[in-house]
Amino acid sequence: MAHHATLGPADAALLEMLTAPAPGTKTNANLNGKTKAKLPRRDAALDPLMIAAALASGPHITRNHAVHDFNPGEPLPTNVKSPMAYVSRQAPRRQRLGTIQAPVAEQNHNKENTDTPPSPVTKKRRASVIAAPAPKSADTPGPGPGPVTVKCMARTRIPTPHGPAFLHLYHNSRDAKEHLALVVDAAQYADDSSTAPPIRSASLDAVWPEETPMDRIVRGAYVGRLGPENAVPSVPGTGHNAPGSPALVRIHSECFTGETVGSQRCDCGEQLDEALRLISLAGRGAVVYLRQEGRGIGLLSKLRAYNLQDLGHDTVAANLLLGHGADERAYDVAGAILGDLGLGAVRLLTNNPDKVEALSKEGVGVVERVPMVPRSWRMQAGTDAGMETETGAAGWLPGDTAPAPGATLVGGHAVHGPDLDKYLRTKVLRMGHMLPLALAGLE
Ligand SMILES: Nc1nc2c(ncn2[C@@H]2O[C@H](COP(=O)(O)OP(=O)(O)OP(=O)(O)O)[C@@H](O)[C@H]2O)c(=O)[nH]1
Repeated sequence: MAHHATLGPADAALLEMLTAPAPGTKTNANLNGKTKAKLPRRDAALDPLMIAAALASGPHITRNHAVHDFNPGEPLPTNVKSPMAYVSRQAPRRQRLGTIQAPVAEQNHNKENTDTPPSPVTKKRRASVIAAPAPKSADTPGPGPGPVTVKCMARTRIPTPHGPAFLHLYHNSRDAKEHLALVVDAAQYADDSSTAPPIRSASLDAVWPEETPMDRIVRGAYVGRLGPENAVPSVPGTGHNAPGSPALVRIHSECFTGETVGSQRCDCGEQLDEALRLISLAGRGAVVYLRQEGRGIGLLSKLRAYNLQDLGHDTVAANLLLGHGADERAYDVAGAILGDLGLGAVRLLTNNPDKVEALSKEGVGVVERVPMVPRSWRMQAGTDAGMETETGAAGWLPGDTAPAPGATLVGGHAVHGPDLDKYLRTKVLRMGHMLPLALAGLE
C-alpha cells in the first residue's frame, strides 16, 4: 500500500544532496566553538513588487497594495504618465482594514502549497491582508466548523463523446475549489418517464432567495432538455433520495497533465474517459471530479515530483522527498456531493481500496467495487473484444502496447456533432474565422 512506503537509501542520499549546504558556503563559529553552516537566503533579496512600485513612480503606489496589474484595460489616472504604470486596483489600506479579508482562494492556496515555506516578507504582507474578517456573500463559502456542506451553483448540458451529461459545479464549506460532478442520466435528458429516480442536486433545485424563474433556468434548475421552446424550472425536492438501484459512480481526482495534455506518465485521462464510457453505457451514474491535483499535493509539487521520478524515485518516494504524504486527498466533499445528488449507495469504479474505505467513512454505501483495468492491459490480454472498435479511431489496434497520440484524452478521437457545428458556424459567420464551412457542408 502506497501509504506505508518508507524512504530507501537512494532517497535518503538524494535528500541529503538537496538539503546540504552548497560547496564553499561560509560557516559561523558558535559559542561552543563548533561551526554552523550559514545557508543562503531563500527569499528574494529584492522584492519585485517594491521594484515595480518604484518604477511606476506614482503617489498612489505603495508596496502594501496586493492586487496590481500592468495596463489593466482601464483608463489610467490622469496623474499617471507612463504607459507601463503599475496600477493598484485596491482601495487605500485604511479603507480596507476592518472590512476585507483575503479571498478564500488565497487562504487555501497558502494552506495547500505547504512545500515552500513563505518568506518572512510574504508572511507579513499576507498577515496585513488577512487581518479583518469580511462579510461573506452567500455564493462564497469559507471554512466553517462541522461537517462539510456543498451547494451546486450551476448545472449545464455537456455533449460528451460518450453521450450527454449534465455538468454540476459545486462550492463547499471546506475549500475554495470548484469541485464538479458529471451526471449521466439518459432518461432525465430525454425527459422520459423512468423507473429510476432522477439524479438531481437538492441544493440546485432548492429555491434561492429573491430569484426569478429565469434565474433558476440560467443556473440550471430546469427539467428535461433546455431549449427556446422548453424552459421549465425544476421543482424543489424532485426525486431526491428516492430508492433505486445503486448508480455507477467514479470519484476522480484532477490531473492536468494526464487529462489536458494527454501525458502518458499516468492513466488519469484514460480513466476519466473510460469512466464516462462505462457510466454512459449503464445510462445512469456520475463522475465526481475533485480538484485534488497530484493526489492533493498540487500541480507545482507534482511537477517537482516528476523530476524526482526522472532521477529514479518512484511516485510515492518522490512525494515523501518533497515533504508530502504519499496521498493527501480527502473525500468529505465527494461524500457531500453524492449526498446532494441523492446517491447514498453506489457501485464505485476504482482500484483503490483507500478510496472505498474513505467514502464509506463519509457515509456513502459502496455496494460494489467495479475495477478499472487499463485498456492496454485488456487489449493485450484480449479480454475486451469491444475495445478495438471503440478506440480504433485513436489508432489503437489489438495487441498494441504503445498508446497513440491523444489516446489518454477524453474521447481520444475527433470532436464532432451538432453542437460543434453550430459553434464553428458562429465563429465563421459572426466572428470572421477563416474556415471553409463548405468542407463540412455547413454553409
Ligand atoms: N503526486 C503525484 N500524483 C500523481 C502522479 N500521477 C498521477 N497523479 C495524481 O493522482 C491522481 C489519480 O490517482 P490514481 O492513484 O491514479 O488513482 P486513484 O484515483 O487513487 O485510484 P483509482 O480510483 O483506482 O484510479 C490525480 O490527482 C493525479 O494528478 C504522480 O506521479 N505523482
